[in-house]
Amino acid sequence: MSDAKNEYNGVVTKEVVIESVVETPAGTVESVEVIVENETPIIFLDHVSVVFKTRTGSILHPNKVTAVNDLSLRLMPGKTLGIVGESGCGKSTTANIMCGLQQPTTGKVYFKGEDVTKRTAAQRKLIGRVISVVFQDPATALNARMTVQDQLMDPLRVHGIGDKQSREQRVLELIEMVGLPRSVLEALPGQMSGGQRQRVAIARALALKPDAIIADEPTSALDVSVRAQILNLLMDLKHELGLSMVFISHDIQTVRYISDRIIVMNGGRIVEEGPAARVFENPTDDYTRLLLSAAPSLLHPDLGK
Ligand SMILES: Nc1ncnc2c1ncn2[C@@H]1O[C@H](COP(=O)(O)OP(=O)(O)OP(=O)(O)O)[C@@H](O)[C@H]1O
Repeated sequence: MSDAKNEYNGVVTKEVVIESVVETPAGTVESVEVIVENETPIIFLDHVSVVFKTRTGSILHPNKVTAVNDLSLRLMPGKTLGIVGESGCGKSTTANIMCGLQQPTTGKVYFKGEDVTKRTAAQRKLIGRVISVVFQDPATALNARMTVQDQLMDPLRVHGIGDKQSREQRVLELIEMVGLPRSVLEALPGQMSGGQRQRVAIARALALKPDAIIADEPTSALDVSVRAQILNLLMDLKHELGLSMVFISHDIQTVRYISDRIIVMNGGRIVEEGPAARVFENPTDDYTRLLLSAAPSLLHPDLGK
């Protein structure tokens, strides 16, 4: 294994090859990861911390909570980075930094090599072009009074993309991409199933052709059988469109299924990071082992067979 240097703005300036062979009761698992020379991360968080003021806090730190503590991560082009940890470990705060919704208290945030830490108007524009978010509950992410057609036209219109005819064409493409029939275009969110609504939310997230999607617990609000379909859709879209993805969940089995690389968070810190197969089969941190042993998978049992 060779190491990447933590260069300015996160650009990896030499090739990093990480190979490991992991012995498990079921046999061996080989895991190889190559980061190409001079590859610029889509997102690079460089020693980021977020401290919130609160009325409580702890004995040592009254009136403040460190939600994210000295966290560094890279989302590389075309890869899925899974972030897993229990409630309160700092996943959503990390997601909010990556969406530009939260400014770090300390540390730097880079999008495609550009410093966007201060979230100026121009920086927010770049963030908006690079990433889109898919939230847990599509019912709240979508406007209950707008038809699917209007929900999908909206971001294109707001960003002044194309004329009416080309926008309508793009909406048809989007609907097809997420596996919905054209008949849903006139429907309101309330007239669709949870899975169909999440497909519309994903289509909306793809409308502006982002480089990356941040999916924050995108299957938690769905029925077990529908979860597998939405996960498979996200994986297909990632491959077809060459998307990068940050997939956030408290369910390590789901994260393992979809991710190339996994970050395990506890108490605002990264406690373990590595290729998904290695973290899953041969965790080095006690907390990861606990996560693996504690919770039954929320995945449908047929998934991945
Ligand atoms: N706006 C805020 N003000 C004060 N404390 C906050 C705020 N947002 C988050 N926190 C605290 O920061 C810590 C991390 O929260 P965060 O929501 O990022 O964790 P999480 O892993 O996403 O949890 P969940 O899965 O329950 O959303 C928690 O202790 C939380 O109470």
